[in-house]
Amino acid sequence: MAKQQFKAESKRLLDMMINSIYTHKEIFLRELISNASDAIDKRHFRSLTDASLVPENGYEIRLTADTDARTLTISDNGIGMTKDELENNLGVIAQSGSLAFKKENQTEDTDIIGQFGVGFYASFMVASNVRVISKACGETQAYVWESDGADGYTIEPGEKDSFGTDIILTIKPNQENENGDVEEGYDEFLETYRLAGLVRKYSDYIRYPIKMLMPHSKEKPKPEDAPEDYQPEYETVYEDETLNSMVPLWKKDKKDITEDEYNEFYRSKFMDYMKPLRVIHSHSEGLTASYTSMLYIPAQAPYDYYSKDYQKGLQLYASGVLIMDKCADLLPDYFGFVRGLVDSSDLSLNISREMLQHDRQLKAIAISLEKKIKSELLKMQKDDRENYEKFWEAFGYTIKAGAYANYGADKEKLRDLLMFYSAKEKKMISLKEYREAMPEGQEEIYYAAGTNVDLLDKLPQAEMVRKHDYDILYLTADIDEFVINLLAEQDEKKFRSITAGDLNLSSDEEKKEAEEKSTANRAMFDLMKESLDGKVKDVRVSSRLVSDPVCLTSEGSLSIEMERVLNAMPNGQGHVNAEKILEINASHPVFETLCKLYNDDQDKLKQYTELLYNQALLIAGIPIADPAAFSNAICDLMAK
Ligand SMILES: Nc1ncnc2c1ncn2[C@@H]1O[C@H](COP(=O)(O)OP(=O)(O)OP(=O)(O)O)[C@@H](O)[C@H]1O
Repeated sequence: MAKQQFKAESKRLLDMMINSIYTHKEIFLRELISNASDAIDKRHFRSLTDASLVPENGYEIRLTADTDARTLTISDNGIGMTKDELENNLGVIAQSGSLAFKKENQTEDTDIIGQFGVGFYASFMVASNVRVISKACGETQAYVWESDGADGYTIEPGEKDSFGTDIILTIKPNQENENGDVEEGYDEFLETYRLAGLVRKYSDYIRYPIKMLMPHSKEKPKPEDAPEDYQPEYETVYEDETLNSMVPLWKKDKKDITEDEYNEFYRSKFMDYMKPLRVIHSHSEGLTASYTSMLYIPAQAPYDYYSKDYQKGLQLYASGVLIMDKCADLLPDYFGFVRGLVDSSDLSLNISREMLQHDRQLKAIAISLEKKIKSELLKMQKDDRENYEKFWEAFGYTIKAGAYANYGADKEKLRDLLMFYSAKEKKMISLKEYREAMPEGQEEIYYAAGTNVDLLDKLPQAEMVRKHDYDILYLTADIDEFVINLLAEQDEKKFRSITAGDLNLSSDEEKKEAEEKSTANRAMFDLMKESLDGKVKDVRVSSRLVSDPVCLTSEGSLSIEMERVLNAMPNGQGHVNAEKILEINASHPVFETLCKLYNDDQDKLKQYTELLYNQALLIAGIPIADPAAFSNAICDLMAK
């Protein structure tokens, strides 16, 4: 049986095309300029074997907007189209002359963009009528293709002086609702500044000049007989301007790019007035896609960085044409602060060029970018500490959040980038640095968590650690202790909070003495515990206090600081309680007083216990439940 060809209702097909492929109608310009660039590429390719085809005044793409006639013309002096080509390329949807050209000529040398044979029809998103006047290279007769979209097209002989193509779009009128508000605006596509902006956005790196007459306001020359109170007069002058920068900076050789050029590009492209801390510019030949990337580490977080509005992502270019402004899949969340772009001519794009067809390519690129970013950050941490500290100040939280997210799935990737404040060095250090500086005999990595360094510096528990000349990491961000707990150890040494559990820093004798004293005074401690009414798990003699009278420590997996952080969360899961221990320094005179009161005045002992507990809370940086009562109790004591 003879095979039948599918028939398509071309009107419907065109309508579908126009309305469902693209999300932004402004991309019609990108598509037409890409076609013009392809056409010039083809002419250039042919001119290599036929010198007569080299245009006298060079190649160019020109935009002309006529607001009165409501037309926008995109002209090129490229290869042009014969009558047949107009018929085949513009009359058959999904026929790509460009793809055929690439296949026929098997050339790697061109950057031909077209492949699907649909881009041209994007014109109908903004135009009610499209006229294409084209004269193919080497031909004497020009032809005019014209269509209003749905009702088909006509082709007739026409007039054109030089080889190339003019695409004349009659821009649709603005669509208004009953109230006269603009619902669909089209006028903008006749405004020179808007058009120039679109060129810069999507087609900045098309390698031929895209020109347009741009209006400029100029002061008129002052007349000789100008009166004294002469006010300068202005007129609008049109000057020819090239709108695109043509050579993508990232395609230049690294050694030919100055620091200023990198920085200027960053500032203008990513709207940051501070110069970046680092530029990572590289070219990669991958199995799935070769690409060039130019990444920047900003010096400061954008104002919305820590809000839901911030969108991470890199610009994605295919052969110099912008495909996506913020391709989120190229960056993991924890490197979401990185700005920059990726350019590849190997990407398999989907038909609208708004997405890639295979995210396999994207994944491969993302993995290699992540490695690059990490290794560059580590380099910075090692060789350029000042800038790394700035980076850490701006984005350290993101890295810590990344290490904590998903139950620590990425913690090992990020471990070496982490920095915490060192009590000894009085600056931020990495975990590796702490570990390497550990003196012989130190068995654990000490840390203290709290709201600020000054407070932590004064923690009674720190004195014992300092006495041994051991460093302490001060964890001052809410997330810090959670991250440290997930990491659990660094090069086989466990993390140990100086306010939790047994620090193992006192000698066996000291420990024994503390235990004995605790046992001997068990009844007193039980009474104290009871009077605190469940607020502490135990009261005991401390083996970690040196000169201070009292402190709070914790047992179990939840520390006092974690309790504070979790309970302060707006969507916290109810109230959590750390298992607190009130530790008393038996060498402090207050201990004797307590023992005395236990025998003489147990009510007073209970009052003092409450006072000591509140003091311990204050030292730990935790607000007390009833500050007025606390203050009154102290005043009562003072008055006695
Ligand atoms: N300005 C032009 N000069 C010469 N030929 C052109 C021009 N514009 C379009 N063409 C021809 O028309 C064909 C169809 O264009 P169209 O934009 O629809 O698709 P494409 O560029 O091939 O592919 P894509 O949909 O990927 O953009 C092109 O392949 C090209 O052969």
